[in-house]
Amino acid sequence: MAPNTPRNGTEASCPKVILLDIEGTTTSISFVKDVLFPFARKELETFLSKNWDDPSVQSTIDIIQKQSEDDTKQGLLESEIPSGLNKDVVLPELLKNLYWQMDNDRKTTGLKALQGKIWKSGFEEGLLKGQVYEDVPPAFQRWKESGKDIYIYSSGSVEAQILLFKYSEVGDLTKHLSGYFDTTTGPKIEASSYKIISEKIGVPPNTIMFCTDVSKEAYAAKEAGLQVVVSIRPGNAPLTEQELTDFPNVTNFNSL
Ligand SMILES: CSCCC(=O)C(=O)COP(=O)(O)O
Ligand SMILES: [Mg+2]
Repeated sequence: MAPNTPRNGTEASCPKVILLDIEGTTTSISFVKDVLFPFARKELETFLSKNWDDPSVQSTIDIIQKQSEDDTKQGLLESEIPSGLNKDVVLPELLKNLYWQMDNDRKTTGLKALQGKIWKSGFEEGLLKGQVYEDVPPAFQRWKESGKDIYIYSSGSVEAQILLFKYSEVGDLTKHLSGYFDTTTGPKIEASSYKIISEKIGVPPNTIMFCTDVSKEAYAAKEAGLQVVVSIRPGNAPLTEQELTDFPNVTNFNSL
């Protein structure tokens, strides 16, 4: 069975590459919001205190600090996080900023990188198991058998993406995946990011099919020339009539 065609009646040709979003597409929004995010929030302060001097944590803190400068300039924040290595000064302001970002479900590169680092021990110690919808593993298998390559493009950091699929409830799914993209490639709502992804994969944009739950991402990918299918999963934001007109949609991967 094919995806529900868009109401404007256009049909897509057979893609060579499947590019998938995670939250709202392979994995429920509630798993991300009710399991992963609270885990990172609970462990945040302890993680930062313990790993403050780790160079990779320090470079993530730099990214978060720079983001706070931009957010302050744009009037989203009253003041930026102070820069420098003085933990006693920086840590309280950093925590304040990160709690604010988490409260607002911001998809910034720095927050996402830090969440991935915190989830690492949770996944490796078996406290977290990646949830995927039950139609995902058979779809991965089917796509690979029919010669398609599967890639992920999520706001979650590449490190976090690999953890979710490696330590999934149904075992290691990374064997099916050819690569991963996160917001270090570019924002998911900009067409340029999808052009870069198509160049990095090495195939023309119109041979890639992107599946996402977020309409802004769908329009950006479409503008870049990708085929786009919108994911309708329980708990996703409803689509408008216009979005239903503009994109085919699926409620699971059985029809893709
Ligand atoms: C283990 S992946 C974490 C998912 C995440 O943090 C997130 O924000 C999901 O965003 P997406 O772009 O996949 O909708
Ligand atoms: Mg999503």
